[in-house]
Amino acid sequence: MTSIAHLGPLGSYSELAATNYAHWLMANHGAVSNLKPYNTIAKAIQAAATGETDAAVVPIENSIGGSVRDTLDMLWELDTLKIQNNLVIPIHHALLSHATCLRDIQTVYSHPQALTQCQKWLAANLPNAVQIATSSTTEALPRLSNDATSAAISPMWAAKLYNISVLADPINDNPDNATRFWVLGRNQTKQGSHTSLAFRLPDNAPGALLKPLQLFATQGINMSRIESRPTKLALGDYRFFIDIEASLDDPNTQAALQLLRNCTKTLKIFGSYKQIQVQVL
Ligand SMILES: O=C(O)C(=O)C[C@]1(C(=O)O)C=C[C@@H](O)C=C1
Repeated sequence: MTSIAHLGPLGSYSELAATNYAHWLMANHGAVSNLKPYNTIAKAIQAAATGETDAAVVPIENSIGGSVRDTLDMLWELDTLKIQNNLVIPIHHALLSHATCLRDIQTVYSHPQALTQCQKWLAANLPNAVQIATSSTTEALPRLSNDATSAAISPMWAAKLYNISVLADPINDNPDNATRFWVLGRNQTKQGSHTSLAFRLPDNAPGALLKPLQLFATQGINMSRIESRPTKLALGDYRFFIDIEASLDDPNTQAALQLLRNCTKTLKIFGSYKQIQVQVL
């Protein structure tokens, strides 16, 4: 039995991503899984790192809201976890409430990423409602049962699970809204279509970032993402997270990483992985 940690509670997008991974494990390895919800992304990642679960399925990036900072920060801090797989989930938010019309809504709850993904809709339709951040898109739903002045931005399927009505759907600002998830686990991963890594630069000097970026170009390796995060040690001190379209077991990638070691201070390699096709929606 493979245990999979994810951000809960019941009905979250992370649960859907974990369900898709469980289906993939069954179809490709004949493995049965059980899903374990946690109330933060950090706790789900910690569970996989300590061995409490075999894996964690966590959001990494959204097409509107950008990177999920908790995931990047935890991955840097924990040396035990590697990226096993990648999957992209289409995100279509609904507004769930016990109110009968939009006019009655004074408060809107949701995960900060979901609030960001619906900013334009909220400004146009609920300009005076107070927006309150929750730990996930489904966390506030049980609390709405006695409240006909509040609503939550949640997945459509959560309406049935929590016995609540759909007031508006879809409400995301972009119809192509999608979130990328990583499956994190303790197995070393050296083969795949993409490799992710992060580094700190040795000094804050002209061209310090140019050297690592240039060497990928020189080696003919395409970069598909770059993101900076503060180290939290000093203002202006950053870690750079990079995805490349190359496999770790390719000698060309190994040569590039050897050169990268020479022009970075700390280099962390999070593994190579491939895309899992989403089947359950
Ligand atoms: O709150 C949820 O349902 C989650 O699974 C988290 C999360 C995220 O952190 O990005 C996942 C997908 C959506 O982008 C909104 C929220």
